[in-house]
Amino acid sequence: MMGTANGSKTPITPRQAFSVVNGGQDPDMRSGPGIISGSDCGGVAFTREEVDALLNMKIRPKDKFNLKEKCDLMMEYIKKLRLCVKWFQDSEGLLSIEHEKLKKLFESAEKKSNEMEMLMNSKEEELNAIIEELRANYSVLQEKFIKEEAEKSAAVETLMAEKNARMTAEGSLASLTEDLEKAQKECSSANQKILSVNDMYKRLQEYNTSLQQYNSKLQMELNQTSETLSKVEREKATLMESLSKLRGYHESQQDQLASTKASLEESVKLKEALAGEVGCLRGDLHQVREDRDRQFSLVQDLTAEVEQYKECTGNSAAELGSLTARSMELEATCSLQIDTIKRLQERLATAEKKLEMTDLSSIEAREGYKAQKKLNSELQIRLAEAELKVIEGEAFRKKLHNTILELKGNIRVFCRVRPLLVDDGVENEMKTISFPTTTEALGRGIEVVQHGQTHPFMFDKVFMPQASQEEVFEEISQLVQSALDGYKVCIFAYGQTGSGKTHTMMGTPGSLDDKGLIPRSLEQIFEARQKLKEQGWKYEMQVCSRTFLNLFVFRP
Ligand SMILES: Nc1ncnc2c1ncn2[C@@H]1O[C@H](COP(=O)(O)OP(=O)(O)OP(=O)(O)O)[C@@H](O)[C@H]1O
Repeated sequence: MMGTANGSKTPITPRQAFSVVNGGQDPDMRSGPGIISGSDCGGVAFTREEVDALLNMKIRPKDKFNLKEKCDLMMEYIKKLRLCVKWFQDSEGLLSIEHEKLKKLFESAEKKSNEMEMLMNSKEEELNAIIEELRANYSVLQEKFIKEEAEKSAAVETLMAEKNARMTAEGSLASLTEDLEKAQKECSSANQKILSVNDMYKRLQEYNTSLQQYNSKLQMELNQTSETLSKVEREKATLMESLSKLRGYHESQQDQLASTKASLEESVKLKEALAGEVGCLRGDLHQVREDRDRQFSLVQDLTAEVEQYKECTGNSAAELGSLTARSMELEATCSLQIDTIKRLQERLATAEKKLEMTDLSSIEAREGYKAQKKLNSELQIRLAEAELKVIEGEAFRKKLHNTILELKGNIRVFCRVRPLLVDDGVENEMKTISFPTTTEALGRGIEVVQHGQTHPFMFDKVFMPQASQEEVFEEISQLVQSALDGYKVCIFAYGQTGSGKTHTMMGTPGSLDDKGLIPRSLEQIFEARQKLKEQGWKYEMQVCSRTFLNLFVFRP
């Protein structure tokens, strides 16, 4: 295709399509090529296909023998060819111009490219130098790399070796760790065991000390309780004494009160009588006063009459005298009556004083009676409290006593070694028995030698041959007390014939010092019975056989 070259500076005339030039007709060979009017073909452009079509076009007239038509077609074809040639020439010119231009452009471009090439060459040289340098560096680096690679491989090898060693070490470490863990576990379990054993030991020690403390505390409390008990008993005795005194005093006070009451009643009666008398006396006094007044008025009348008489008639002196005597008599009776009135008043005053005194004494007696009654009730309350305290103390003592016995052991076995008797006839017998003196076995251990072999025995207590009956009973008396407190107790002796069972239990008849456990226990029981009877306890005893004694204890 022919046309303007892109990038060309020369303007190219716009090309018209050959078909347009051809009048829109297809250059068909049958119809013949398009006729171009005139020789000027300016502005007409041909494509390669159109040129090829024009060159290959064959003139075929409709009528083979119509030369004119054939000539016209040929002319038209020639015109077209001319036009094409013209176009070709124009195009060629344009192309040559363009070629020139392009050539110039090419030259300048070549120049530029040469410059560029030179530049490139210089750059290439530079680059080559750099490349050389880089190559040198590369070789150095490669050497280094090789070295490092060698080192790395060596390091890898060593690493592998180390890894292997590490693996083996880890394996051994794991096994060691396992062993260590096991050992640690064992150690911790052993430690725990030690700790637990230590703890247990400590606890046992603490328990032991606490038991000892508790025991000593109980002992102290027992002592304190027995002290308080004795105190309370003493107090009770004093209270009882004071109560009996108070009772006596109360009775005397009641007697006094009765006598006071009787005297009060008498006084009341006397008072009433005196009041009656006073009333009578008052009536009398009133009457006497009225009489006196009347007498006085009479005297006055008489005096007036006398005066009248004196004034008016001057009657006889005898009459006057008699009248004077009468008035004198009347005056005397009047003064006598005044005296009696005075006396009666005095008697009344004394009677009233007596009455007041009696009232006061009766009030005092009543107050004393009330105070006595109050004191009595207070004393009774105190007595009841003291009795309650005694009962509580007794119960507490019993509890403590039996706790001590329980701590000592509910079942206790004592061993009593009988002294050698004359009848035994064996002098070296005692050599077969010995008493160990270690702190643990002291007073509790016994060793018997038989066929040269020593057999040790431990008891709650061992009584030496020289131990007296009293010493043995001291241990037993606590159990008797326990039986008295209402607990079940059984004491029995066993041993071979002639070992001293009867001696221990019954003692020697007729000898007070050699009394056995049974008579001593009975004495204790009877004493306690007598003592506690006052507190309201009741004991009943039954002897079932020679060796059995039933003791029934009842609460108050
Ligand atoms: N502790 C002692 N002190 C002094 N004499 C004792 C002692 N114990 C026992 N006897 C005397 O030993 C003798 C035998 O004692 P006892 O009769 O008590 O033994 P027993 O064990 O009761 O014998 P049996 O089983 O045959 O009845 C008696 O003569 C007794 O007085």
